[in-house]
Amino acid sequence: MPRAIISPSVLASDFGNLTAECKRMIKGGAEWLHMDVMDGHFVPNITMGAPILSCVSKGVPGIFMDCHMMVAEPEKWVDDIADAGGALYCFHIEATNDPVPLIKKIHKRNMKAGVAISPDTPSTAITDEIAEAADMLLINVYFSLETYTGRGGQKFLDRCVPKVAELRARFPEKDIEVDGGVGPKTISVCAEAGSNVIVAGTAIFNAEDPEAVIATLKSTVDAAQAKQNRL
Ligand SMILES: O=C(CO)[C@@H](O)[C@H](O)COP(=O)(O)O
Repeated sequence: MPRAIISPSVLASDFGNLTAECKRMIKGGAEWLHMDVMDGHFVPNITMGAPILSCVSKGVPGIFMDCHMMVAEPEKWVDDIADAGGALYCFHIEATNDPVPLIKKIHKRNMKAGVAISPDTPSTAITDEIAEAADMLLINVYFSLETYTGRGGQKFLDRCVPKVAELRARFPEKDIEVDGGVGPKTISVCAEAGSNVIVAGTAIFNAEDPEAVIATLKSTVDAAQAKQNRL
């Protein structure tokens, strides 16, 4: 199974000091930073786009920007995000009719490609063909287009966890990311279901000791994987 990676969601950061906030997370043990790009169309909220990501990548050399594109036209932003220094471009399957050509376009710009599903989308929407072309699969475990509106600090949805298990059973070697309401209280079920890339916003940024939270999330995934390997 692929190794544990923690990707703090900057949605919970102090946006006025985004570069410093990213550095703080890397110092605390985060390997990736989850950049929540929202366009006000796919979700009602608006956050940031390529100009801000570009400043962050210049200010934090070597940063791995895990860009979660909550946008209505994911085809439109590939070049801008690549030019801004994005390392992974994760689009929503609900926002495109042509996921495989889009994955190829992302790869052509030397970014990893991720495919995300919202809570009301079944995991089977990620067909074998799509998953095999992609590098990472993202399961939003709280956010829904209708009600949760792309905001941080929402309630974790247990009902999404079986989707993680279903995808892990089909794709043992793929990075599988969970996002939304994940923290020390909810990580165990995600890790046991097979996710290895963990996004957490409020649980890390609002913690008194973010480093300890990052370490807890990582060690929980490591322990779940070790248990799996013993079975
Ligand atoms: O994609 C999103 C928001 O839509 C997430 O990345 C959240 O920002 C995660 O925040 P927490 O629920 O962990 O606070």
